[in-house]
Amino acid sequence: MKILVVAATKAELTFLYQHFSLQEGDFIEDKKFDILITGVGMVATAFALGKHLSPKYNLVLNLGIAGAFDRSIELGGIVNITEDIFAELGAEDGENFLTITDLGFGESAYNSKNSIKIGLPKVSGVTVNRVSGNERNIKNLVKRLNPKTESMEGAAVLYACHQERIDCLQIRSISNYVEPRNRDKWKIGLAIKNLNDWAIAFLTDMN
Ligand SMILES: O=C(O)c1cccc(C(=O)CC[C@H]2O[C@@H](n3cnc4c(=O)[nH]cnc43)[C@H](O)[C@@H]2O)c1
Repeated sequence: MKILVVAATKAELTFLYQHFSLQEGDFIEDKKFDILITGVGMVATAFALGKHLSPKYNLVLNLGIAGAFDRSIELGGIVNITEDIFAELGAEDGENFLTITDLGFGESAYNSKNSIKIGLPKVSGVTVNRVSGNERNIKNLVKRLNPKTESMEGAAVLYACHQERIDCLQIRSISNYVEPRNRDKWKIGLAIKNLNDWAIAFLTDMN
């Protein structure tokens, strides 16, 4: 099985690079898996996947950190995001929001498709261009979509895999709660360590 590991930043895969003694670079081809570092956000992710995603891959593994709306998920906890929604794709209509589906232009929600048994909590997430940090916007997002997590790339990866009919998995570790911005409370180091421990075990088992 050939896996494409996709992450926004190299920092999120620090220990994976070390463990597998990988060369530096944003696209690394190894024997059993390749790594693609896309840059942060949906546009950079779509562009990078447009260049590198191909039918030679049996699975795309999207790894990264994420914010959590749900306080029952602990910081550093790892989740399997099986549904991801382009939260801002659509039109404002006064106080209402019309999704791209409401507008008749397609889908805003995508699911990860695979047949791999993953012993992690399955959650639904949203993907945004700007990290939510405003109380009113957060309440609206929760009321409208009831997401458990938020990232800046997830839905773009699921979309690309859906378009190319390639299996995918989105695994993220929670670095922060979605709340008015307080960077001091983010546990990025813990989230990256736990994410990498999980990914190293997964990639070792798969090979
Ligand atoms: O400051 C650092 O040391 C550092 C190291 C690695 C990565 C980062 C990032 O900020 C990565 C940005 C990445 O994080 C995702 N993310 C995390 N929390 C949220 C959130 O609450 N809402 C949306 N996205 C979030 C996102 O996918 C970015 O790609 C910093």
